[in-house]
Order: sequence, then C-alpha cells, then structure tokens
Amino acid sequence: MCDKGSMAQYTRVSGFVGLITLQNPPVNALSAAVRQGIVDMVERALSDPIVKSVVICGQNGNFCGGADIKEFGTNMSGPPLVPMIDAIEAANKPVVAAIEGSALGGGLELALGCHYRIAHSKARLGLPEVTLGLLPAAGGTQRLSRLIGVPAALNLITTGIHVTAAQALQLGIVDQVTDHNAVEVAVTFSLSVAGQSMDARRISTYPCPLPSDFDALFEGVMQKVRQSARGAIAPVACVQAVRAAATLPYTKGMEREQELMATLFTSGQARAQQYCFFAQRAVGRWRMPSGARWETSKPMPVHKAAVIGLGTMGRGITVALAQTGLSVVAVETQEKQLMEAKQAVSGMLERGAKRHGVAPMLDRISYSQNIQAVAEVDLVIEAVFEDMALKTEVFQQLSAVCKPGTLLCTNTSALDVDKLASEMPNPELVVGMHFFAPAHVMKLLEVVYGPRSSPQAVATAMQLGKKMGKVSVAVGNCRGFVGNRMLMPYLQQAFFLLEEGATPELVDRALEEFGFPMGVFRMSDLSGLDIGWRVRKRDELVEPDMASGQSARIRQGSRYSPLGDLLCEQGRFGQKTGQGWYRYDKPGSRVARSDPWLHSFLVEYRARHGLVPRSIDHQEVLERCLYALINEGFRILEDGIAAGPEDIDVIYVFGYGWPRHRGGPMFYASMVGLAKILERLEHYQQAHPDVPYLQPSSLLRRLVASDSPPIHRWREVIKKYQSQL
Ligand SMILES: CC/C=C/CC(=O)SCCNC(=O)CCNC(=O)[C@H](O)C(C)(C)COP(=O)(O)OP(=O)(O)OC[C@H]1O[C@@H](n2cnc3c(N)ncnc32)[C@H](O)[C@@H]1OP(=O)(O)O
Repeated sequence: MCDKGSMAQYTRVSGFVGLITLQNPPVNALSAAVRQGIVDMVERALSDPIVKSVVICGQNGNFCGGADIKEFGTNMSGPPLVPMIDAIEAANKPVVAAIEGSALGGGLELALGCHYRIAHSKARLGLPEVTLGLLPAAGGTQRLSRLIGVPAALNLITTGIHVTAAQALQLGIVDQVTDHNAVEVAVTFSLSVAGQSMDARRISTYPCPLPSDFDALFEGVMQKVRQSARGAIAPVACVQAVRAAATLPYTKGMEREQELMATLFTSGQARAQQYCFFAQRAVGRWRMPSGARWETSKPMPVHKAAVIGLGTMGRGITVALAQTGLSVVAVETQEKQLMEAKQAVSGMLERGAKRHGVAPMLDRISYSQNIQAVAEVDLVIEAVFEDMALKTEVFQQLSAVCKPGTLLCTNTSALDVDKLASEMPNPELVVGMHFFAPAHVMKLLEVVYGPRSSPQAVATAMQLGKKMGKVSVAVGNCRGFVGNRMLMPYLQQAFFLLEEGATPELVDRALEEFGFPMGVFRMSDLSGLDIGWRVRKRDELVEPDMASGQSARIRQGSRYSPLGDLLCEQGRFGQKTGQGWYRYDKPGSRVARSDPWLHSFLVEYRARHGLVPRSIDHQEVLERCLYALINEGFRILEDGIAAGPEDIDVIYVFGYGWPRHRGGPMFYASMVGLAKILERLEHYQQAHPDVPYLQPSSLLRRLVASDSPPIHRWREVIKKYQSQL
C-alpha cells in the first residue's frame, strides 16, 4: 500500500508496520507539503487496525534537514510543527525514527517526538537553529533538556553543533546505533515493542533532571554565551528557553519557547543569519566575467600537491592539504627552516588528529630542499615571502620542473596575479589562492583569477578549497582582491579618527560593540604593524623626513595619516614587540592595555599638525569606518571583481570577523538603507573632500536611484550598469 505524489510516502511493510518516508530532496526539509504529508500519513497509520507500529524515515538515506529555511519570511502555510510532533508523541502505537544521514533542527525535533530513535552509525544529529538566528521551537529546547539533562542540552542548543551517532548514543539522544540499514532495523524493532504502552516513552512527560548547582550553572553559561555571542540574541534566547525547561512544567516551558522564538523570528538578526546560510552556498556557484561558470567547468584531478615555502602560511597550507588525504610534497630550501617546519607541521597534524580521534596524516607528506621534488605533482601552492621578484623566480623554476598541465597557485594577499601569470609560458594555469592565517584553521579562501586563468584552473582551485573544508570564493584580480581592498578605507578612516580626537580604545570599543571580535587597532597589533608599513613603503607612501606640517599628511594629492609609520619608526610593531597601539606586559603577550605614552603621542601629534581634537562618538566611528568599507564593496561590484554581494559578505563573515548576525557588509548596507548610506557618505565627503574613499560609488548612486531594490535583485542593476559602461 502506498500513497505516491505526496511529499511523505506511506507504505505498509512487514505486514504490520506503517512506513512513512519524507520525500523532499535534497535534504527532506519540512516544507508545508511535507508537514501536511506527515500529518496525513500518521493519521492513516494510526487509524489502520492492521498497523501495529510506525517507522518514520527520509528518502535517499537522509532523515531530515529541518524546517524549510526558504519558507521563513514567507506567509508560512500548512500544519505547524508543534501539534504535528505532539500528535506523534501521543500516539498509542510505537513510532520509531529511523535516522540516516542528518537529523537536524526540526528533523531532530520530529525524532524527539517519536518513541524510539535508531540511528545509522554515519548519521549526524543536532539543533543548529542558533546558527540561523533562531532556537529549536518545535519542542526541541523542552524535550532535549528532559532527555539528556540541562548541561548537555545547553551545549548542543547554544552552539548548534552536529554530533555523530556514537556521541548521540552516549548522550542518550538515540536508543540504538546500527551499521546496517537503519530503516530495516527500525521496522523489526518497532514490531518487537508493538502492543506495549508508550507512556514511559513520551519525553514531554519526563521531569527535567536538575543539576545541583543550578543557578551557578545558568549564570556561568549565560556569561559565556553573552561574551561569545558578540551581540547575537539567539544564543541568549536558547539559554533562556532551556532554563524554562528546567523550571517550568512542559506546557508552560513550551509557551516560553514560543514566546522567545517569536522575538527571534521577526528579528533582523535571524534574517541576516539565514541570508548567510544561502550566501555560503551561493558562492559555490561561481561565474567569471567571461561567462565561464561552475556548471560547465570541469576541475582537473588532483592526487598530489606541493607547497613551496614553509613559513607560517606554508605550514598551515601543508597541514590543510594533508588533512584532505592528498599526498603533499613540502619544499623549503633552507635546511634549518625545513627541519623546524617538519616539526611544526607534525605537531599541528598530531594535535588535530587527537582532537578528532583519528590517526595523524604524517606519512602523507614528504619534505624536500629541492624544488625538483615537485616534478610529478598535479598542483603547486607557492607560499614564499610576499615579494614579486621572488615569486616570479619561483614560478619560473616551477614551470621548468613541473609536468605539463600542473596548476600553479600563488598564496598572495595582495600581489598582482596577472603580472605573475604573464611571466609564465602557461598563464592559463595560474591562479591565486589567498589563504588566511592560520591557514589550517581559517575557513575562508579567495580564489583569484585573472583574464587569462582558464575556467578549469578556477574550478580546480575551488574544488580543492572545498575538499580542504574552506568556504571558497572566486574573485577577480585587483589590488587586495576583495577582502584586503575593502580593508584599506576602513583602516584609513580609523587613522583619521585618531587624528581628529579619537583614541584606539574608543574606536575599538565601537567596533567590538558592533560585533567584531577585535577592533581595528587591537587587530593591527595582533597582525603586526610592520606588515602595513612594508606595503606603504613599497607604495612610496612613507616619507620619514616629513614630521610635521600640512604636507606631512598629504600623499599623491589625497589625505594621508602617517600615524602608523611613526609608530613603526619607534619599533612599535604591536604584540610581538610588546608595544603598538596598546602596550603589552611583554613581547608576545595578548592582553592589550591602554598606553599613556600613546595618548601623549597623539596629543603631541595633533598639536604639531595644528589639528584641534573634537569629541567623536560610536556612531561616527561606525559610519566612517564601515560605510567607507561598504562603499569600496560597491566599487568592487561595479568593477566585476566580485560577482555579487553574497561573495563579499561571505568573505567578510568568514575571513574578517564581520558578525554573522549582521549578515556581511553589503547585507548590512541593505538593512541600514542604501539611501541612508549614500546620504552619510555625501555628508562625510563634504567634510573631508580630500578623501577619495568617501566619494560615493556610482553603483551605490545607481541603486538608490533605482529605489534601493532588495539585495537579491542587485545583480540585475549591476548587470545593467556594467553593460552601459
Ligand atoms: C518554524 C521554525 C522552525 C525552525 C526549526 C528548523 O528546523 S530551522 C532549520 C534547521 N536546519 C538546519 O539548519 C540544517 C541546514 N542544512 C545543513 O546544515 C546542510 O544543508 C545539511 C543538511 C547538513 C546537508 O549538507 P550538504 O553539504 O550535504 O548540502 P548543502 O548544505 O549544500 O545543501 C544542499 C541544498 O539543500 C538546501 N538546504 C539544506 N538545508 C535546507 C533547509 N533546512 N531548508 C531549505 N533548504 C535547505 C541548501 O540550500 C542547498 O541548496 P542549493 O540550492 O543546492 O544551494
């Protein structure tokens, strides 16, 4: 017996078992039609006198990826989840969830409403709603806390982590784990408990086990969550909902869960986080200005890769490559550095393997001082010192040594990938792979293509990035690519604010309250002030003799702040020297302390340059720094360096600490209102006419003139704009 056409299929199996299969590929999300299907099929199974038990599973070996996120923000129709799950729990016949693939969010909540849960050993379970700016509001906070206790429930719900089937068994989320077909095991099991009372299996009736140090536990967790949430409201609401489970009867706890969810659901934060979810997936569907795109570009096979240069970046890249299971040749010409790198890489791999309970991939890597060792690899990632002449020399050696067709990638954060490619006999095989430090930890990868890069080369780098667990974004070649290019106006405004009267503490506090993990000055101290200094020297911006006077603050016809250069001249390179924008107890210390020297230095500097300090508030800091950065984002879209706003937002959320609950800079701009951003930029540009970065971009003007369309429609305006250039 079977009901095809519905998004939940009903079949009677083994004579007496009603098998309900969710059918909504690819993840069997609980759309309105799926929920309706479940309600109808459960009713059918329960009213059929022949059926003794029920099994719920998902099509194609995937239980359920939760509520259909695409439905959020629409007029949600169809049966709601809570009564649907309550009806399953109240059933007088055993209902067993057969969990294969994932049981996430509403999917796990559905399983928690069942009387038993049987998981395949490869299944993964979790309540990731917090990552979407929500909480598990189909009874998840109330049932999970009752089932596994408050501390474990808090951990899962406030972080959104996915657990393996083995972990779920240990926690008590599932009753059985099997290596066999979970549906068949569940069917047999359901028959073995048929006819029994299910009273003891209804989780909503369980008392919530209370920890002895209840108040201290919640206080501690709340403090930790508030700190790490950086202004996100969902993690806090999750703690409050679990607290309700621990203190209120089930029905009252459910009311609280719904109340908290209603606040989150309508918040801009949830919209921002759901936008990030889809943006992260959209960047995988890359396209180049030439029209080449992801569907039509086949990646080359990569079995063996090489890394040239084993400094900090090269070591991280080697670790990340080895962890994908690839064979890696790691090359460093200096023997001492090679030995040190080998030790460091082995240590990183061992620590990583220990954390994940697997064997370290040490034997995947061979080390060599000789570049000839890369002769047989399919792809090379060069990670030598950031110097064009050196990189060109290495690339020339590589093209002489490597087998034909080897993809040559440069890990550069700013150098011209086209220029490098133009020196090679096969420029189509050259792309940039801009990793972020530490390269084995940071999720972002900018894949930089030039006009000559072949679509196949881009596809290969993008696929390799994915295998390495990175969120890879394909971007065009320009100074700083996307991320660092947008950072320039942001940093520049921060320096100008100091000249005008702000302190590093004030600027950092404003940015940290906005949600960045670190303000711009603390971040500069961490990365090292000398890095920017070196770049500015290369750009001939640093002029040490011009200590005072108006001309000391003008370069190439525009306003310039030499503050960073002056600090570097004093040997203040940040954390590593114990002094930068802040002072540190000793070189390498991490705790930034206010530095009276720096404050006096700023006072003297302003006096020397005839600058009258004024009071600057957080609003101005945010508008000046963030709107200048956003403005550059619009220019990047104008230039076709990023294909769409999602690319920019993903880069900023995954690589630059932009708070996810604010959706990325371009999404944030759409929330603030493009007209407002334009008005503020015009205002600041009038006040600072010598700052080109504050000149509103033509695309921003065009979007405002087109009635500020929603972000998903910007691409149409961009396309029209570009076609008219
Ligand atoms: C009333 C409010 C109730 C809320 C409770 C909830 O349930 S909220 C939703 C909670 N669920 C999640 O957060 C899970 C989100 N999905 C994932 O984490 C992953 O997709 C996955 C299930 C682990 C599968 O990962 P995999 O890497 O295999 O695939 P993709 O991530 O690329 O996804 C494939 C396509 O499916 C789309 N998609 C995934 N989950 C959902 C979903 N819950 N709703 C709608 N669409 C979903 C995803 O966007 C991909 O689509 P493409 O068009 O191919 O990009």
